[in-house]
Amino acid sequence: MLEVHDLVKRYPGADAVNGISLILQRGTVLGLLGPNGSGKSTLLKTVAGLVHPDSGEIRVEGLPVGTATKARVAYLPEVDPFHRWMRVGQVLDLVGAFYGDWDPARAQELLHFMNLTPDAKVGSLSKGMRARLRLVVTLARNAPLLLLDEPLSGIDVASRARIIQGLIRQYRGGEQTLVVSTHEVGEVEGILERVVFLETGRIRLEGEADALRDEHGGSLQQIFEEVFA
Ligand SMILES: Nc1ncnc2c1ncn2[C@@H]1O[C@H](COP(=O)(O)OP(=O)(O)OP(=O)(O)O)[C@@H](O)[C@H]1O
Repeated sequence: MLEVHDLVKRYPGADAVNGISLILQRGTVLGLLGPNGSGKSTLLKTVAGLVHPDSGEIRVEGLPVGTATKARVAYLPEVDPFHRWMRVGQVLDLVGAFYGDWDPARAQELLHFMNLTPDAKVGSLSKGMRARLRLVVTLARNAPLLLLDEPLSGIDVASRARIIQGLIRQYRGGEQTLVVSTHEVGEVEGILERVVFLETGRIRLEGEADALRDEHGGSLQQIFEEVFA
C-alpha cells in the first residue's frame, strides 16, 4: 500500500527526514512515534504530497505521489486548515464537494460523535473542538490511506480515550491503512499494529507492536521512554 525508499528532506539547519525507508501492507495501523522535531510531520507531508522531498521515492498503491495519490490519501494536518469565518456545515460541504470518496452519512455521524453542530462558526470553536473537526473531515473520507498527524493534540484528556475508540470504529479495518503520528504513545498503544520510532529524521527502531513488547518486556510507552531517554 505504501512504499518509502531512502527518503530525504532537508531544511536549512535541519535534516528533517534523513534516509527513511519503509513498507506498509494494506490494512495496517502504524504508529509513527518520536519526540518533537524527529521528522514525523515532514514524513507524513511528503506522503500526502504537500512537501517535495530532496531525494528518494514514495509510492502509494504503486503510484508515485501526485494528483492520483492525493485522491487516495486523507491527511489530517497538525494545524488548522479551515477558514475561521466558515461554519462547520460549510466546511463539510466544501471538503465533501472536493473528494469523490466523501461519505456524507459518516460525516454526520462523526459530527454528532464529536459534539459539533453544523451552525457553529470555526472561529468560535475552541482548539479542541477544531481538532475534532479535523478528525471529522479526515475520517469521513473512504480513502485507502489515512495519515493522522497528532490527531489528539488539543483534545482534553477526558475525551481522548473515547475518540480513540471512535477512530477505531470508523476505520475500516482491512480496507484502510492508518498511520498515526504522536509522542503520546500510551494513548494510542492499544490500536497500533506496527510502530516506527523516529529520531532526528531516521528510523531508530521498528517492528510489530506485539513482537517489540515481547522482545523488550514492556509496553510501547516504556520502550519509547527507554529509546529516547
Ligand atoms: N518548513 C520548515 N522549515 C524549516 N525547518 C523545518 C520546517 N518544517 C520542519 N522543519 C524542521 O525539521 C525537523 C523535523 O520537523 P517535523 O515537524 O517533521 O518534526 P515532528 O516530529 O513532526 O515534530 P513535532 O512532534 O514537534 O510536531 C525539525 O528540526 C523542524 O524544525
